[in-house]
Amino acid sequence: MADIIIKNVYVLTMDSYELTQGVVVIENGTITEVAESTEQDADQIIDAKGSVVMPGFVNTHTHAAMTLFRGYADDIPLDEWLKNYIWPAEEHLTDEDAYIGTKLACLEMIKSGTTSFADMYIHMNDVAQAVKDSGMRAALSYGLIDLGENRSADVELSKGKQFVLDWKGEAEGRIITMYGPHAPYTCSEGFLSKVKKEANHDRVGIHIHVLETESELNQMKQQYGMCSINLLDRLGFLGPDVLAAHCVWLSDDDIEILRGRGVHVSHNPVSNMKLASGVAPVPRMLDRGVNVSLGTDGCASNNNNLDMFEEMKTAALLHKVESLDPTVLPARQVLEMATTSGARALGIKSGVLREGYNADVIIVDMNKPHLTPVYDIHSHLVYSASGSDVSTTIVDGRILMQDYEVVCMDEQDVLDRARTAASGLVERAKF
Ligand SMILES: C[C@H]1O[C@@H](n2cnc3c(O)ncnc32)[C@H](O)[C@@H]1O
Ligand SMILES: [Zn+2]
Repeated sequence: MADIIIKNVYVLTMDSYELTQGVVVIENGTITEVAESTEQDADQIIDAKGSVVMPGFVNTHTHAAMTLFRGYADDIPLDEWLKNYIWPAEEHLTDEDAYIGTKLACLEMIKSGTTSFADMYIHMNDVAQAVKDSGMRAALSYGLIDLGENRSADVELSKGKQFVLDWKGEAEGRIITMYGPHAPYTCSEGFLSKVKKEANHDRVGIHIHVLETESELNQMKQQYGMCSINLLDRLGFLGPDVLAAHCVWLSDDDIEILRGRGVHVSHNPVSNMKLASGVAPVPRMLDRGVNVSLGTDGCASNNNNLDMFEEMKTAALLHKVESLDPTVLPARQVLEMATTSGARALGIKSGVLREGYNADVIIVDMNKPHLTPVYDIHSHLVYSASGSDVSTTIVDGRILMQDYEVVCMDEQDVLDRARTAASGLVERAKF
């Protein structure tokens, strides 16, 4: 007896371009059958007539608890945004704030079809607890900084390590841990080398911001006589264990280094546009064979949300207008970035509907005016759909939302607690 059968549904496996009518069978957190029909029975049958079942989205770069800063400091360049607004406000964040901010993020992600995410933040025990409680899958890292913050490198590193070891494989394996050195401009070269050594030792990955702005590029050139990619490569830092967020200010040589080292890149187009950081050379990276996935960044540097549909649409449109070429980043390729490439970046067996893979699955309700008629499902998912079209979200074989009803947490309670946390934050931080 299976746990769940999703039937009467159009299946987009992401293994092929085809959309076929069929069933998806789930047992013990795993997809056990994807077929036209099944002989099996299940504890729960989901009749998803007229809908599409597909892999859930993998958001490969965010700072989930920043939901509490949604709309707090908009329309400001990154340096000023971080130094004058975000970092001072984060000083006032409590453990409870981080918990409820992350819970709010999980709620938002579950409702808009994201099943896994990569997070780098502070108060990580509370972030991890919120992930555990929500039922989502996540790759979590404590954001390490050793410069300009009066925090000692050793204390920082031991906090990062403690988190890596305490939470590795927790929540029935839904939590992956990583080291999270914030960026080459906030971490010294000696510190970056130590982090790499610990990550190798603990057999975990590394999540880092790289070349997000021109100001980082200039600072690196001034300080080291080379860009961040060259510096990281000289340190032996780059490899397939590295998830590099942004990578906007890359030269062709940098792209070749990323490809050669097997680094995974998280493209965050909305954040890059909102903070006016620039346009990452995504088509060139993809052409050279770099694995490029998609992330929202924290929702305060996004369109103030965590909706991966918006991220897909923005990526597709941005690179067309940038290159003046409408054939660049076609819908199917963008969907792959948001699903299979993201799963590859996090090293998880998700991102496709395939036997033996994690049952991280969403159902998109196509019975909507803006999704009618359908000629090409990829086109609709990228250009027409939005997070509010997701009716059902399943992670690790557990239903977190069914028929638009969130069943893994008390939605109203999360909203109320988030509002209370934000009021307390405003009181303490005086913003
Ligand atoms: C983990 C720290 O990273 C900070 N942060 C959030 N968004 C960005 C960004 O786009 N670039 C660099 N740093 C960022 C966050 O506030 C935490 O302090
Ligand atoms: Zn970020």
